[in-house]
Amino acid sequence: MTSAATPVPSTCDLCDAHRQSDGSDGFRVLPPGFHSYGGVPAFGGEVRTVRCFEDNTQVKAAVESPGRGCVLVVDGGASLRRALVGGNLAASAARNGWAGIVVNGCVRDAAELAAAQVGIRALGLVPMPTERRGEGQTGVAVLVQGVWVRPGDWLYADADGIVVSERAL
Ligand SMILES: O=C([O-])CC(=O)C(=O)O
Repeated sequence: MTSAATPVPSTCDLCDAHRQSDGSDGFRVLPPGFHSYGGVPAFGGEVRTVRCFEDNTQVKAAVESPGRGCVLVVDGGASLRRALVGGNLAASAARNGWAGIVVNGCVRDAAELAAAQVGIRALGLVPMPTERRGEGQTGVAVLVQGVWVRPGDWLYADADGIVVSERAL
C-alpha cells in the first residue's frame, strides 16, 4: 500500500491517461472545492470510509486505529457547521500511519493540521466541534460531491485535485 512517504502519481498525469474515461473504467475525479490543510500536500492510498453527520465518533475511532497507508474518506454530508477533524485527530492519523483524510465537510485547528504529517482535504474550516453521540457508519459506499467513493477504491490527491480509481494506479 502507498504511504504518506511514497511518491504518488500526479493527478494530471492520471487524467491524461484517462482523458477518454466516462467513468465506466472506475476512474473518477472529485469536483474542485476541496482545500489542503495537512502537512503532506500530495498523498494517495487505498480508501477506507466513514459516513456521519456533525458527529465524529467514527472518525475518531478510525484515526485511532492502524491506517496502514490508507486514505480515510469522511462523508460528513457537506455540513459547514461542525468540524469533523481537528488537531488531535490529525495527529492521531499521522501517528497511526494514515496517508490522508478527505472530508466532505469541515475541519478546524488550521495550525495544528498544517503541522501534522498527514494529508488533509476538506471543504473549509469552522471552529465549532461536533458532539459525539456514537453515530455514524464505517465501511460504506459514500457519495462525495456527487461522486461515489467505496472502501477498497484508491484515491490520489495533489495540488491539482483529487482522483479516485477502482484499482491502484
Ligand atoms: O476532537 C474533535 O472533535 C476534533 C478536534 O478538535 C480535534 O481533533 O482536535
